[in-house]
Amino acid sequence: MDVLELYRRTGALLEGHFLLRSGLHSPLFLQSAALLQHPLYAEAVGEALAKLFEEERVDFVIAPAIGGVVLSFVVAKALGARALFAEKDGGGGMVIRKGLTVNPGDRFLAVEDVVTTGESVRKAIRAAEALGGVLVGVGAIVDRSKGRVDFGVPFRALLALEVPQYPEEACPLCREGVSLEEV
Ligand SMILES: O=P(O)(O)OC[C@H]1O[C@H](OP(=O)(O)OP(=O)(O)O)[C@H](O)[C@@H]1O
Ligand SMILES: O=C(O)c1cc(=O)[nH]c(=O)[nH]1
Ligand SMILES: [Mg+2]
Repeated sequence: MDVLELYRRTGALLEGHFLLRSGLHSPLFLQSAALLQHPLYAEAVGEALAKLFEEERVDFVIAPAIGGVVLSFVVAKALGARALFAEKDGGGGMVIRKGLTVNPGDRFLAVEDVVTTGESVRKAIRAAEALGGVLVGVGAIVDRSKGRVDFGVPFRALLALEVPQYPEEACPLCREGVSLEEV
C-alpha cells in the first residue's frame, strides 16, 4: 500500500509551517482525518495495519482520540477485536471513554495515526494499563519519530518518514518569517 500517495490523493499531505502537538515545528503535516474520512481508504489502512500484528491474539485495540478513533475501529474490525479509545482528561493525561471496559489481563494493541514523539499514544496506553490491560504492540499509519521512540513492545508502521521537525528556537521557517499554522 502506498500510504504517502493516499495522503496526497485525499489532500491530507500539507506543506507549510506547522505547530505539532509536541510543540515542535515542521514544514510537513499529515492530516489523517482527511484520509480517514473515506471509509474505503480507512478500511484498507486498517486491514494493512492489522496484518502487521496478525500473529497476536488481541482482545481490544485502543487509540488516543480524536485522530485515532476511526483507526481503532477499522483495525479492531480486521482483527476481530473490540475498538476502544481514550480521550483527553483535561489535565494533560487521557482516560478510557466512559462505558468502555478493560478487563484485567486483556491483551491490547495501541494504534495511532501519526507518531512524532509518541506521547499521545503513550497516554492512551497508560490509561489502558491502569485498568489491567496488557500491551502487546503499537501500530501507526505513519512513524515520523526517526526511531526515537521505544514502547517496550513491537512498534510497526505502514510508513516511516524522515521529516524535519525543530524546536521553536531552532526553526528555520520561524527565522524566515513564514507564518505558523496550528491545524
Ligand atoms: O506523537 P505525538 O508527538 O504525540 O504527536 C502525534 C499526535 O498528534 C496528533 O494528535 P492531536 O492531539 O494533535 O490531535 P487529535 O486530537 O486530532 O488526535 C496525532 O493524531 C497524534 O495523536
Ligand atoms: O506531531 C504531530 O502533532 C502531528 C504530525 C503530523 O504529521 N500529523 C498530525 O496529525 N500530528
Ligand atoms: Mg491524535
